[in-house]
Amino acid sequence: MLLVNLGTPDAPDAPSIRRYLKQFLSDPRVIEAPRLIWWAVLNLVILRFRPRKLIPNYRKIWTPKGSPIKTITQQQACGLQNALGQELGARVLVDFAMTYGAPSLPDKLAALQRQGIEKVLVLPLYPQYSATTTAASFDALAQAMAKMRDIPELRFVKRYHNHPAYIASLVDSVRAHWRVRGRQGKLLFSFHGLPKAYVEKGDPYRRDAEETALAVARELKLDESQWLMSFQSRVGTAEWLKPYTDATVTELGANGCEALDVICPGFSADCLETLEEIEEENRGLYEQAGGKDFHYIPALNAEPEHIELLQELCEQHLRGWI
Ligand SMILES: C=CC1=C(C)c2cc3[nH]c(cc4nc(cc5[nH]c(cc1n2)c(C)c5CCC(=O)O)C(CCC(=O)O)=C4C)c(C)c3C=C
Ligand SMILES: [Fe+2]
Repeated sequence: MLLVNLGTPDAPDAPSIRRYLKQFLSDPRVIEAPRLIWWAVLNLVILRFRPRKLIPNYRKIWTPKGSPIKTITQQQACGLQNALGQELGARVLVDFAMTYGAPSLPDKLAALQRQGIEKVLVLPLYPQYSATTTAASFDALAQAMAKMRDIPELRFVKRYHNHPAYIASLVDSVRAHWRVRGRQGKLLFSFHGLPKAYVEKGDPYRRDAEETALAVARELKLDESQWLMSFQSRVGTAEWLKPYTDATVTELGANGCEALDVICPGFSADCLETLEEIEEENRGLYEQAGGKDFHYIPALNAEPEHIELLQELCEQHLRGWI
């Protein structure tokens, strides 16, 4: 079983960030602009300036073991391997790979093959399906297999945005957070954004995100005044899904909402976009606008509840196969 997440630079320095961004932002699933124009913008503008701009952000979140998204994904793989127990664990090897950067899908598929593994269940750790993430990981997988003579048998999980165990673990993480840190006035669900045009052309991501937020709000018995959703991490000048998270927290802070809980259900592991953008940037915007208590509820990460969810997904998708 291969857990797949987005990827991250190898180090918080300009060459590593540049290498990572080049691979990520060259993917036509992520950027749909005409290739030639985009090549020029990417190489002549973005890769010249953005890596340096991102160094301090990555330095802030970097740990002695490396980038959080990578270490957490590794812990999820270890946790799942242990949770599978003796019977299933003896027959299923759990590992992880990244769509961009290391450890790469081609390297991991080759390693699995050397171990004689013939069947691979791929679980992209994106609860909500998007062509920019889920399908991009499928493409990376297909490209890796295009170079293999003897390919494995495959199963691929498309989404789990409304899986009862996923909703339950989000609900429990909110309740656990409330028990320890107290309950704030409102709960904001912030999802990674997408260019609006992608959704208009048929990417079902927004609907997936809405279904997740609604299911969690219902389970928590929140009325409409107690929760809202928004989209973060906009890049470039095109219109992205609205409302934007930065504008939303600013407005809430300015309009007398003094205390806010924020959860990012689309991120299965904490990363730059949660630890830096939400915890630091958006907290700052909220406080500047007049808000006081801003509480970020961590991602499910390698929490036992999350491992249980991964185990359920694994068992469900292995049925009839081994
Ligand atoms: C420019 C287009 C982008 C689209 C479309 C996009 C969709 C998307 N991304 C995630 C998850 C993550 N994105 C992360 C970082 C990140 N994302 C983009 C751009 C797009 N993402 C960029 C340029 C970056 C790098 C940082 C930056 O330049 O601001 C990360 C964090 C990686 C890390 O190192 O910690 C994650 C995770 C989703 C789920 C998604 C669509 C649904
Ligand atoms: Fe992103």
